[in-house]
Amino acid sequence: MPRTHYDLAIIGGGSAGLTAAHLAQSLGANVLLIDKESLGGDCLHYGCVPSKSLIHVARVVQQARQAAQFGSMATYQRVDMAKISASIQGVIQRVSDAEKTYTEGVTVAFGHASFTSSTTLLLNNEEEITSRRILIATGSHPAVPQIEGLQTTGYLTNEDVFDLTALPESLVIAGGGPIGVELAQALGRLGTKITLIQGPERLLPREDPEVSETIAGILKSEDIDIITNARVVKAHHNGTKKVVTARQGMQMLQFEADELLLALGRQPNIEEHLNLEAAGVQYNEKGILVDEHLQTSVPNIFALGDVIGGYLFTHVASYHAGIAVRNALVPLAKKKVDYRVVPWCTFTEPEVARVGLLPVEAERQHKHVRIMKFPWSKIDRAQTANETAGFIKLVLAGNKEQIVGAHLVGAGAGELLGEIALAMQHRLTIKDIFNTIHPYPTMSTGLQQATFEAFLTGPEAASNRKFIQILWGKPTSYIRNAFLY
Ligand SMILES: Cc1cc2nc3c(=O)[nH]c(=O)nc-3n(C[C@H](O)[C@H](O)[C@H](O)COP(=O)(O)OP(=O)(O)OC[C@H]3O[C@@H](n4cnc5c(N)ncnc54)[C@H](O)[C@@H]3O)c2cc1C
Ligand SMILES: NC(=O)c1ccc[n+]([C@@H]2O[C@H](COP(=O)([O-])OP(=O)(O)OC[C@H]3O[C@@H](n4cnc5c(N)ncnc54)[C@H](O)[C@@H]3O)[C@@H](O)[C@H]2O)c1
Repeated sequence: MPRTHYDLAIIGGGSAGLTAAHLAQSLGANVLLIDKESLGGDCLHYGCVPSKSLIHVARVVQQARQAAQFGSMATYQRVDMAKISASIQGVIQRVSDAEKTYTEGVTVAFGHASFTSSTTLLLNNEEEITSRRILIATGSHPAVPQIEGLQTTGYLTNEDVFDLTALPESLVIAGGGPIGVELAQALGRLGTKITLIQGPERLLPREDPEVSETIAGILKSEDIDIITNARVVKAHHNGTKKVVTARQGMQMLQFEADELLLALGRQPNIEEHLNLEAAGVQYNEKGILVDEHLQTSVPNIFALGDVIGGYLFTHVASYHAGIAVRNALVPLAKKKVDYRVVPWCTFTEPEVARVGLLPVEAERQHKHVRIMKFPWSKIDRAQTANETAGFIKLVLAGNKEQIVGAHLVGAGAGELLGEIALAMQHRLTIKDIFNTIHPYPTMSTGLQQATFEAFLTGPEAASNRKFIQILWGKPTSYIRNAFLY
């Protein structure tokens, strides 16, 4: 059997594995990247890229539907789902082409890799690979819980919903996390009647409750039925229809639709043939166990991305890649993961954007917590675009009132999040943000306005006002804004 040696072998060519391969190769390592099917992973084929493409089409359709209120006489027609799916595949192809630079200088192999020891892999049962360091970046797949009748009834997941060639007239979506909520709005806008069934008491339960409430209100206004506190427990056929039973307290509710889509969370890809046992890599049902250096129970093997659970995002998978490659190649100067500033967005319209602590978490961890809420409608650009729904909520803590959390709902809110993340990462103050000139009129001026409002209502401005009153002997309102900063 042929035997090949590498400095670094990476199993899984998605967001984590591709970034890691690119980085390690650029540092001069001899790298092998193995994927069981194709490069790009969930994000490219069944996740971020197709979902954001579908959301874009749905937004265009919605804008056409609403155009009459601005005097445009465009009439809304039904959509051609086959054409939409084809255009999504076109986007995937273009992003995939752009990603080809990630594998320049990297040896890429397709097929199954199995551990035979902590430093050897068997590739497709025909080639032995030895590598001093190995990264596992095999990602995750949709969770499909044991629900009575589910397998015989049939269902969609994110792995097939972007290939639909005909739009179902009605759809039950099980799960009100980011996948359920994003797809509910997008498919609803294209013309499907949506019923969204969510186990917990609110949608997007990881977000601030006011965020969940705002998004639920917007979805309801778009004629989406939302059933909360209800767990899907059963599914069966009624002719060509699918009937879903959900338990809500003592009640059993039934919903009939053409299709059922599951968006019930994720499970790590740690399938049997990887043979993690042969290497001694430990894992549980949430994923491969790693320490703060992303090192597994076997010192020369690291794991990263969705397969370790936790923050299931492409940008976190890429962040992990930097840490894992460094720790694998330069073990004497290992770096720890730092999750203090992890931003994420949910791409509803308006968007949801979050970084850092929820108010309740901040109360537990800090003294002097203050919440500042600024309405999106006060942003001039939001008024000109007729996109006024939402808010910016800043969680400020400590005597210096540092931002320890931010929760946004608003048109393009995700675009503002990078600036907040940068400020938090480098422990900048709200003054640093509003003293930076922001281009007008953009949505980003909202952040400048919100931080200025936070300052004006905060302790530093209050003591400045006292000082100026003494100095000038004037009522504070007279000179209020001029000398504060
Ligand atoms: C519908 C949806 C929308 C999403 N939207 C966003 C978003 O907007 N923003 C965001 O940040 N995140 C989003 N995510 C999450 C994001 O897709 C994942 O966090 C990201 O893909 C994780 O990257 P990864 O490299 O860990 O795994 P993946 O990208 O899934 O890559 C894993 C790779 O490993 C391969 N593999 C698996 N098992 C083996 C094996 N045994 N041997 C060899 N190869 C194997 C797979 O073929 C795959 O190519 C979304 C997810 C979904 C499902
Ligand atoms: N914009 C983004 O960044 C984005 C978009 C989509 C997905 N993702 C990632 O993908 C991951 C998975 O998303 P998801 O929405 O599938 O999972 P999720 O775990 O966030 O949400 C699933 C929801 O379904 C509920 N649920 C579970 N069983 C149920 C049942 N039987 N009946 C009714 N409800 C039930 C859960 O309580 C949960 O609230 C997320 O954690 C996220 O990190 C990110």
